[in-house]
Amino acid sequence: MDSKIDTPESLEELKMVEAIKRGYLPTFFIQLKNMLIRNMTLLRRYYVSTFAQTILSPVVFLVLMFALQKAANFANGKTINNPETYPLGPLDICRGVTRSSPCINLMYYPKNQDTDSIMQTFASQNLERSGLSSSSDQAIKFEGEFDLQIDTPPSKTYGIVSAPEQNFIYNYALNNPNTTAFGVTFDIDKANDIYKYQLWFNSTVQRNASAPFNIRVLSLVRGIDEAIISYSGDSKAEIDMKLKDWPTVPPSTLADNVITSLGVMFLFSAQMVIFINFILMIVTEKEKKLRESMQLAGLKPEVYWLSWYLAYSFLAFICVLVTQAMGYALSLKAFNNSNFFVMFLALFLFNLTMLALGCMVSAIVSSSQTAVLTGVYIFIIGLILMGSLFSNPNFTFVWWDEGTSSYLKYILMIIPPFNFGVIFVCISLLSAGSLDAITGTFTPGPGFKWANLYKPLPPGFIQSINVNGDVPPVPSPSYFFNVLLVNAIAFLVITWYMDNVVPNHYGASKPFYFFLSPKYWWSIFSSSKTSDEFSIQAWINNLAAARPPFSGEDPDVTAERKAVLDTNAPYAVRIVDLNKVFKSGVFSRKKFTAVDSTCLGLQEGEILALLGQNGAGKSTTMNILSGVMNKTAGDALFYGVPLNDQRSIRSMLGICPQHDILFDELNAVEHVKLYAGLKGLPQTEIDRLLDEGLYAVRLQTVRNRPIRTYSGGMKRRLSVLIATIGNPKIAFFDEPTTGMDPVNRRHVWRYLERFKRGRVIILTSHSMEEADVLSDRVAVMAHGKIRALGSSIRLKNRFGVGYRFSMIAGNLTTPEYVKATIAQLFPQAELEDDSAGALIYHFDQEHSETIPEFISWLEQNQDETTSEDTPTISRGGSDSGIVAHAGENSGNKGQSLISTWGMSQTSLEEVFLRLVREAQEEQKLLGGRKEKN
Ligand SMILES: Nc1ncnc2c1ncn2[C@@H]1O[C@H](COP(=O)(O)OP(=O)(O)OP(=O)(O)O)[C@@H](O)[C@H]1O
Repeated sequence: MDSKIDTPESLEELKMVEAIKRGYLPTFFIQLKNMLIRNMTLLRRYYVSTFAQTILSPVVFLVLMFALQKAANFANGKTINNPETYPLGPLDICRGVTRSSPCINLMYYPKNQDTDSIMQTFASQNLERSGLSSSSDQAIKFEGEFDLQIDTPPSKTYGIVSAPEQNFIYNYALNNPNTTAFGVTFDIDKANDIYKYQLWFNSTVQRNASAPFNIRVLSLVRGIDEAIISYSGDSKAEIDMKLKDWPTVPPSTLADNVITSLGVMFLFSAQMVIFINFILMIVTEKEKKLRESMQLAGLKPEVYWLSWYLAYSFLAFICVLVTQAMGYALSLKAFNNSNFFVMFLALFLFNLTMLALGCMVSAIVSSSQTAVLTGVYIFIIGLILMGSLFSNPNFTFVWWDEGTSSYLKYILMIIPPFNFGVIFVCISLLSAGSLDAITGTFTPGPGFKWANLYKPLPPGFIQSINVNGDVPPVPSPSYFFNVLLVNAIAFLVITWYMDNVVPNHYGASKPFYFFLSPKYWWSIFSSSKTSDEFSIQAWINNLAAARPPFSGEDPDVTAERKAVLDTNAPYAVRIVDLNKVFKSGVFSRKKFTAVDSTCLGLQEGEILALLGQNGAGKSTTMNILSGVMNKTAGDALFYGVPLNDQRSIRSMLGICPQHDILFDELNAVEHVKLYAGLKGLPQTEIDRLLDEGLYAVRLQTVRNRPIRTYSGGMKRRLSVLIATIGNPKIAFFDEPTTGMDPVNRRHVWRYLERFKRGRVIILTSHSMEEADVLSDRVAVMAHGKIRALGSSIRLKNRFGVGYRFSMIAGNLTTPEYVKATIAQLFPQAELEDDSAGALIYHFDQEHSETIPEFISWLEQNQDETTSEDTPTISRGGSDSGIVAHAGENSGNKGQSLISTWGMSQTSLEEVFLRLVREAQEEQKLLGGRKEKN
């Protein structure tokens, strides 16, 4: 090390160093504990929203689902007191999937002489009953042979055709849904005059029908019975008939048909409320710069993410338990027939994956409005997927068939709602059971249990829907559990990456290849602030900084520029040639220099006040030094630690930003505890802060009130206190007393005066009085450059307009006489004003040697009778530097020309106005602001 004061060893007496010296893991866990306390406190404070997410949303969605189920059951089972009367008419021509698509009216089996004859008879009797001519396209004709394969949909409308084998009718109807109206299978014992048949019908499609399907079935039964009787010629022929619906897949046999088809949407919606709120919460903290503020206090980003993730996982945990409780309470099969823990795992895993997706979205998006929109988009996409793919469980497996491109499968598997949809279909199918379409027997599902988790779904559930009769390669439910897990891990990794490369509020970010740099990993896990090999000389040499002074630069500023490059200067903070150039817009090539080659050296125990007009570059300088904004050029060294070693620097910084960054729902005590916790302070120090700190900034009486109830000045005082937590060696206060009343402002000044010992403080202010009272040195900035630097007295001496004397003529004389006398004795005195009864004289800075003589003259000529208790007169406003005042009897009386008098030096405000005026004139001469193409 080149210089003693630049070394971090000078920090060692501070407790902060102990905190900094803790290893990665202890710091990690201390911060995590404090963040979890904060998050849970916030969730408790936002109790309405927390209740809505965890309890209300599963209750509402499940009750809604249950109500729909009940409504469907009611609609299906309602009493109709005056049913319509329908005649038993002929068999209407069938309709396919659409009004004009082809279909098959009736398929029969077996094909033999008996059945052919019966069907022919039926056709002719039906034609008669319908009153149509045989040439009509509405007539149902007997056609005999059926020429299509099992998987070929009808290309024209068929009348009455025979099926080639027993299962053909069933499989054809299944492979070509809603194309076959009826089927008949005969079992005829002609010798004994016994005619048995089974009639297949489609109970679900009643499109364009002239009567309800049961009336049509009855008409058809009547028609077939009549045909049999005609054919047998024996009215005593024994006819036995069975009715059978077309094959349907298992879910349609369940009572919970609404739940099976739409349940996934309700369960999904119940969990999504948490997801949207999660994104909103994190992005709002980003937008309000609350996260930045905690990170400035040393919070590790990974702790930040983990703390929110854990807090919301807890909410998700409750939400899933409430969902399950509701499922059991409403006796839903999906829950009753599942293992509690498997079901819990499925729902909880989905929630964890959605929260990981939420992290990813929050890392990319930076406004809360966009966050809500993105959340809603994801919700809608999820719902559409659920509606289109899962409203009929069969579609899921059709989708998974060999025909589906594997790219599509992989794309869909990136979307967690899709994976959840597949799992839910497994749940509903496994818990629902299956119906054998041929035998009509219902087999209860094995349930959604551990044992079934790793097996592909039993063939009975899916076999029949494959066109080729193969079992589609549907993976086991556990496969989709794993996919959800992989989703979650991938989202979290992307979160970490995006969090580093997406620019923060101030446009600072890491390069896209940051993770390849060993420095990045070193900075995370290393607890030492700087390596022993670090040399200030090398650091200075590396900076292409040693820029020559600007032409016309103030000599004090130039001297500072040289001093910071001197390694022997005892500086705790060195700022060398700091620059910030903003681009005017994304597509503009115009540039704007906000901070122009700032050089400053600050010693321990020093307060530097940075003064400047609005837009002079003060906050930008502070933001760069705080590490929230990237510099364009130059660097700064804080106790031997360069600016880019942010993790180390933050542990020695205290920052009071220009705008209060506080949690509306937390109170002052919680803020102090949070920030002290993040800095790793011991409990005794936290207690001391709560007592003495809150008292010092006069917040002890409102310490338990939420911040939203604070006035602007109260918030400001809390921000000042927070900046001093953890004994930071360097503190930045950006307009610390804005909005404070004069009494509280003085309390804060006193607090800062005490605080400055052994530290470096930079403050910006628009109050000249504040700068005058608090600072050891003042730097006046204009248009990004430091125009003047030095103690307030020095600035007044160098840039001030001199001294002012105010006096009132004595009772025995006239102002004219006094004026004439002064003009004669002190020609350097310039009469400024005599309009208000008082005479105001002004001495230029260069005539300051005349001042003592003038003061003696005033004292000698003061009126004895009026001088006692006469108030002094001073000019220059509240922040004027009064260097002497009179009004007392000097005892050496002359002509009693003056009744009373006062004197004031130039105020800092006047110095400031002069420097700003000069800077503006210079800018005008240069032809405008430093904008270059
Ligand atoms: N992110 C940004 N992009 C572009 N220009 C910026 C950005 N931030 C600040 N500036 C510009 O840089 C200049 C300096 O701004 P800065 O906030 O540092 O001024 P200031 O001296 O702190 O002013 P005030 O007293 O009003 O706080 C201003 O002209 C401002 O418009």
